[in-house]
Amino acid sequence: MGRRAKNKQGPPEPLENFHNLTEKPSLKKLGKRKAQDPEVKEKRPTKKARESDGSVSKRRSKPTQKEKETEEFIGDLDDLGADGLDIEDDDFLQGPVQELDLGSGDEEEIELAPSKTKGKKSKQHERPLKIIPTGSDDSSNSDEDSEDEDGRITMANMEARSRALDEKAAREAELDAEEMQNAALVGEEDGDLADADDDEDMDGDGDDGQEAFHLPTAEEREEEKASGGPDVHTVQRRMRECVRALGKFKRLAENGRQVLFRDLSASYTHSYYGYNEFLTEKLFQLFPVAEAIEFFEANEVPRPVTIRTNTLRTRRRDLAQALINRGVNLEPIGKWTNVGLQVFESSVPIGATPEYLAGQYMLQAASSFLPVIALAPQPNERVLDMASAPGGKTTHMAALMENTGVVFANDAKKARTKSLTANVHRLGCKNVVVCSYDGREFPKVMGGFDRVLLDAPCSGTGVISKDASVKTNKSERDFALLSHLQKQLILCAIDSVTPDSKTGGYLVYSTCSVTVDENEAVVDYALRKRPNVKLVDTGLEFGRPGYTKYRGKVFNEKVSLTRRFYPHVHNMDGFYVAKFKVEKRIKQKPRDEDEPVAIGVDGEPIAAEDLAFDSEEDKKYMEATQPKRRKGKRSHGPHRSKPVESAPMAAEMAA
Ligand SMILES: C[S@@+](CC[C@H](N)C(=O)[O-])C[C@H]1O[C@@H](n2cnc3c(N)ncnc32)[C@H](O)[C@@H]1O
Repeated sequence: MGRRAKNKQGPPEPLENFHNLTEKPSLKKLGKRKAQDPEVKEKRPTKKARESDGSVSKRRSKPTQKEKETEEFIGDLDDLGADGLDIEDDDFLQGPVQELDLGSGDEEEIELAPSKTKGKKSKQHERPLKIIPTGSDDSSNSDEDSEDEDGRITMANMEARSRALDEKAAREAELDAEEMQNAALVGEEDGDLADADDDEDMDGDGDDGQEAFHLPTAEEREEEKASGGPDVHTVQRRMRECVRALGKFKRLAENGRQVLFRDLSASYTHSYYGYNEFLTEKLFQLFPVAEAIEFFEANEVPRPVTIRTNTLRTRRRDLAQALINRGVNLEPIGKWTNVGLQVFESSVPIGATPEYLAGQYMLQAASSFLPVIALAPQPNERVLDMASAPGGKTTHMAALMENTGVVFANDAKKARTKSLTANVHRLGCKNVVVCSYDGREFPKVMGGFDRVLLDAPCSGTGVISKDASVKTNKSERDFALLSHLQKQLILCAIDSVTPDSKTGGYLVYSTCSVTVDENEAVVDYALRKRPNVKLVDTGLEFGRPGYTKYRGKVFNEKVSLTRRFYPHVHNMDGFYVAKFKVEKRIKQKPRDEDEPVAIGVDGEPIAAEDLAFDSEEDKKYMEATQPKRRKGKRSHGPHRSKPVESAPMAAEMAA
């Protein structure tokens, strides 16, 4: 069981403009508070939408001030090209909160309250001071500072202000002490290297009078195990020491003991953050150790609350003004979206305002805007959203298409189409047709689409801050099955796009997972199985390039055009986006006259090898799915197909 508790829910950090996003976090960040970034500080909401105590009544009692602030804010929106009539290419819906059935009481889920973890309960109280600061911590500090500097002190707020300052000073003193301690532990001087390399006695505390630290011997570990395991402080300190030692090993020649320390880090991380061993290992394979810890740490903090303006109903500036008037403290997300707003605090439930009920916005994670921005559906097109419930991205697409053309919003789980339909109605989307097929039945049931979005069912490793159950409930088999399902779906999605489209011919594949098996491996598979598709630039302004090499596997070099997003780097849910252009297939005759021929949407036969999952790589997945297949016959036609059970809630929530 993990001892790492959920973090206290401070105000989420703003989504920044992502400078230096490709930089890897430095090991020095571990154990040291990062210096405040003045640019970041400038971007924080200060006096604009944020009166010192944030109360609605205060805002209302000072209309002149409020008007001034609103004007200033609206000015900012204009700077960002926020005029609703100037819709460019981004939008939309999402999230666990979107999964509301009107009148079913789900609205509660949409309140501004910070994201709740649905898995284990928080044990924050058990956790000592934070040792590994993340970007979020850093930014929330600068946030507080800017508020202090810019907020006005009045008679009404003076007492609260003074209390807040005292608390802040105490907190900073605590952090300073911690920082000094950590700086000693990080031991930046090269002289410390010998300590790490000599024996297991890593005297990181040096001569500062603190107790020397050493990792336990095998016998000591056995003893500890027998007596219930080490306490959380010990685990935390050992984890830090292992990461520190690994940082040193990196600068030295490859050392057998590096493996030992890596394993130890993984083992301590596993017990500290509560991931199962399999997932801990998987994530350690994905990131350098220090970065893996940053990732784990970021997953303990909720992501910012964000909303997407529904441009079918309003303009962002008008929505922002209406919400500010209700006591909502918000600000545009960033230059990359002209419809997104980040909510910092609110005195009203953000999922139950009149504007929400009138369909003027969707509560939607910022990461969910990305695949729709990449797909960029155009007015009058025919578009398929292959796995669409609860409809965040569907409604975003409908708005970008200005309620013209048609969006087929499909989801295999019929029950989930209820919330999808409710959202479609609430947001006033008139160009959406809801249907429920297994995505693998496309293009047989329908084809000829200008654009297709496959926001695939996935493991949800990008949304652990929303659903901590992902830490423990995913096994190797789950990943294998999901990856196989994703491979099947992506081929069907490709075949559903018409290469003859005059305006489009694109597919976007996305997941809210960070694992390579569900992302690059699926994309690479599609490129191999469908020679008529190629990867193109996503058009997204930020995000790390997809892996082209991973643990001995070499993917198509164009996979670097795909984009990865991370909570610890971008302060948004972990996400992956790939964009394909679908071109005409090369004609192929069937090998055998008697062999049934599948016909593609262009009327041409599809080569048998293109349809089959017969490679060595697929065998194990096929075997793994055998028992399920035997249970029920595959069905055809509307509403008869069985939903795929492996689609996890976390993935659904990420929408
Ligand atoms: C990540 S969620 C989609 C979120 C959605 N795109 C949004 O933005 O609101 C994945 C969805 O895939 C659906 N699903 C699972 N297996 C499927 C399949 N074989 N065919 C179609 N949909 C499937 C799940 O029911 C789930 O709603």
